Amino acid sequence: MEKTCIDALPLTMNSSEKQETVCIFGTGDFGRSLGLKMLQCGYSVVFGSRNPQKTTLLPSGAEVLSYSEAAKKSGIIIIAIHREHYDFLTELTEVLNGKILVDISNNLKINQYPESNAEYLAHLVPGAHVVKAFNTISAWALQSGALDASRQVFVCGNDSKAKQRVMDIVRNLGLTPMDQGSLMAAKEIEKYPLQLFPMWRFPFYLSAVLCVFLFFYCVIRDVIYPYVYEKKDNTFRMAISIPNRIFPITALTLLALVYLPGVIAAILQLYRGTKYRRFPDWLDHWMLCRKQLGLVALGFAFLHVLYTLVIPIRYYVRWRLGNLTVTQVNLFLYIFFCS
Ligand SMILES: NC(=O)C1=CN([C@@H]2O[C@H](COP(=O)(O)OP(=O)(O)OC[C@H]3O[C@@H](n4cnc5c(N)ncnc54)[C@H](OP(=O)(O)O)[C@@H]3O)[C@@H](O)[C@H]2O)C=CC1
Ligand SMILES: [Cu+2]
Repeated sequence: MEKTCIDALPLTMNSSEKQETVCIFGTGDFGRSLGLKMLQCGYSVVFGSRNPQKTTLLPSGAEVLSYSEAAKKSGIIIIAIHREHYDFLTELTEVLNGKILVDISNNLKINQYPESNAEYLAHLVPGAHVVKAFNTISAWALQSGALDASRQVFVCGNDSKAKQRVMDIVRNLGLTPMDQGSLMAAKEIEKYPLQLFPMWRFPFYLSAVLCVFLFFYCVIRDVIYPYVYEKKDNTFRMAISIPNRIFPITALTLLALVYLPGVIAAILQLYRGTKYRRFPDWLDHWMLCRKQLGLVALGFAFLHVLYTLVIPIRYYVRWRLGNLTVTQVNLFLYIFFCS
């Protein structure tokens, strides 16, 4: 049976073909979005819910039953529930025995729990075949069709038949399954959605340290030194001209750090005589956050442009103000002496 749904349009199914029924536990955001997508792709969908009567906003065409009733309808159950609420599944172990449970859950933090959510689920329902999938796809993207950049669905599980069936569903939804191996890979897969932010951390800390260091260096050179040796007060420079010196230096340093790891990696590969070996972790991480480093560098370059444009305006205003005071003094003297 080969059917693919790239667009959000139902494909006409061969009437002799029996629609595969998929069960979804949980009628939240994700459950609803995935259910709608599956209906559009020709599956029949049964939802499991705590209050089958009260649920609203469900895609039309889907059936809603209690959790245990819904589980009986299908061999594949997608668990669209947060991990914290999994414990009630232990009461359903009998119904869930031998079924494929798809864990799609994510956590809020990396290493929030000692074991991955999928392994936890497998532990709660030992008789079921747990497969991890869909966790990197957002409910919003499923609905809006904004999946172009992220059609990849990472799948892992211990039972290869179960995994194949889930991968078939993924394919039929117009997404690309990526087999990641056994359920042990779930821990890694659950990290993906959380990994956007850590890539920014290093560039931010680095640029903060650079800025602070350069600021003190410039203050010592341009303010404290002239004050001590020439008794000149240069403190006004701390507002604009010193920052405007720091920004381009930081931007150029960060830009250099964008290109440096590539060079180091190339040297390392030449030295090792192969490109098929893993880089050390620090280099790996450094290579991965090049984009973020580059964007922060761009930010600093932009600030430099802004400040550079501001300086002539400031001089002009000061000149205008100076002129104004001179005219006022003249006027005052004129009035004073002529009266
Ligand atoms: N939203 C997203 O974009 C994505 C979500 N996910 C994952 O999908 C799962 C569900 O997320 P989402 O749909 O956003 O969450 P919601 O809070 O919108 O929905 C969770 C559903 O879980 C069911 N549920 C069962 N038991 C309980 C309980 N004790 N307390 C509260 N709810 C319960 C409820 O359904 P009912 O009332 O019918 O029983 C509820 O609607 C999560 O594990 C999340 O990590 C993964 C990728 C993306
Ligand atoms: Cu410049």
